[in-house]
Amino acid sequence: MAPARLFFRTDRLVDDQVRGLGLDTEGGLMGLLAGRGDAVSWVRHDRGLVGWGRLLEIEARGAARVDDLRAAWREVVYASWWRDPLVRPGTGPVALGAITFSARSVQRSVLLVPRVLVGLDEEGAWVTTAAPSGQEPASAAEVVAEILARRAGGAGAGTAVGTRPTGGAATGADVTTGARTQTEYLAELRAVQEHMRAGEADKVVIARDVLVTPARHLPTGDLLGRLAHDYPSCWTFSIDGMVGATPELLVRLRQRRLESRVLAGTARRRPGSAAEREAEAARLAAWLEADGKNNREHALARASAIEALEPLCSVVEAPERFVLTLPNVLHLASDISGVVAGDTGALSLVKALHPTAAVGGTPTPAAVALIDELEGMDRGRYAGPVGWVDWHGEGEWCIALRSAELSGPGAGPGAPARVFGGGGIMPDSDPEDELAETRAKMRPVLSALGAD
Ligand SMILES: C=C(O[C@@H]1C=C(C(=O)O)C=C[C@H]1O)C(=O)O
Repeated sequence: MAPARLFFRTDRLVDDQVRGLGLDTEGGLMGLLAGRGDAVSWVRHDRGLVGWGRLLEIEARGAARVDDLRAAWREVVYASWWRDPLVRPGTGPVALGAITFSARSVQRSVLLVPRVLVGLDEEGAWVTTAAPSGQEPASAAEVVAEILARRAGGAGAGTAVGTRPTGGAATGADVTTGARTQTEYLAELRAVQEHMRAGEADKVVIARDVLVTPARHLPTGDLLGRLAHDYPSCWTFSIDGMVGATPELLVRLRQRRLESRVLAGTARRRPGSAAEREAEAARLAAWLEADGKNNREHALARASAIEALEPLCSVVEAPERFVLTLPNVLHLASDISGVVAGDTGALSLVKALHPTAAVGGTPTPAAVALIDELEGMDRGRYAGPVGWVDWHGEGEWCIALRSAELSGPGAGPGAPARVFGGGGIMPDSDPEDELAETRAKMRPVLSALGAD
């Protein structure tokens, strides 16, 4: 099939337009998605990309899915035209993608080109519009007018997350068991530990899901607004029904420089007053830095990322690990950076890195085989790569953690959201602790859905 020929147009937004849209205010970029069901987002610290309207979907399945998406996107770029006076990361032709964790998933992996993509960085704001060739993409002025008209009309149209047809009660969401009950999950963790003690693997990351139906109509854009507000240092993403606020950067490629943030090793925080929580975070950080199991778990994930990157980078630097503090958990974290050799693009790096030991285990083939055998569910795009790629193969990809699938295969209108959480299991892990850790990791999405 001939690749799609698209015409992209990027325009800078002038100061009046930035103010008119509220992009100079806190939460302004995400605010553009309020009330929207067809929201696409990639936002961190109030900066990033938000969009709507699906102009093009490229889908792939199976073991070659990352290569297939990369090749198809390259063909689209070659066949397309664009006008981009800014030439900054995220301007010009951009596709956003969500890729399954496993080659065996029934879910699709996808790259999407939205009709409208609004970007904001430290230097300013822009809008990129796309249209099939032969048609003129909308101008920035037209997009701004469309947004303002929609706001003035109080539009909140669009599909909602798991809306109950009756509207339901305003208090609390419905949470039901996913693939495993909590008791079954504990048994599964013990079974995994048996395999590890038999020498089959050093670390295996096991996850579970719960099904959540919000009590009230909740457009995807509003869910994203809550996540971005509560977890500003995470990447709040929404691509093809996969939503979440993840702290884990798989790879950023910008002007040939690569950055990655490996997280493994976790301490859970408890609710409390601000002062109590601050004191608790300091205590937990000291505990995490000294804890043997968490440090061994982190060392495995860090080493596997460095090993995967070394053949692709001329320099790999990895300063000592540190503690990353988030509102729900603390993690041991390692930042890795390098200079990428040759014309290796972000999607090739994604392929080389995935699945990291932070979401698969060590050694990878044995860990993935145990996940397939014991986990009892299809992860879909959870724990898979999620992010964006531009016209010359640079971009930013995270791991789709702290996330939910709003539109799984066969899910009709009103289907519940599938919320995921997992953790690295070591031979000496305490299963009850690991179960509690998955609850803490689900908390961001659960509370955004009104289930906490
Ligand atoms: C698997 C998840 O998180 C991963 C596992 C971690 C751990 O086991 O300590 C920490 C961060 C993530 O790399 C998840 O959030 O579902």
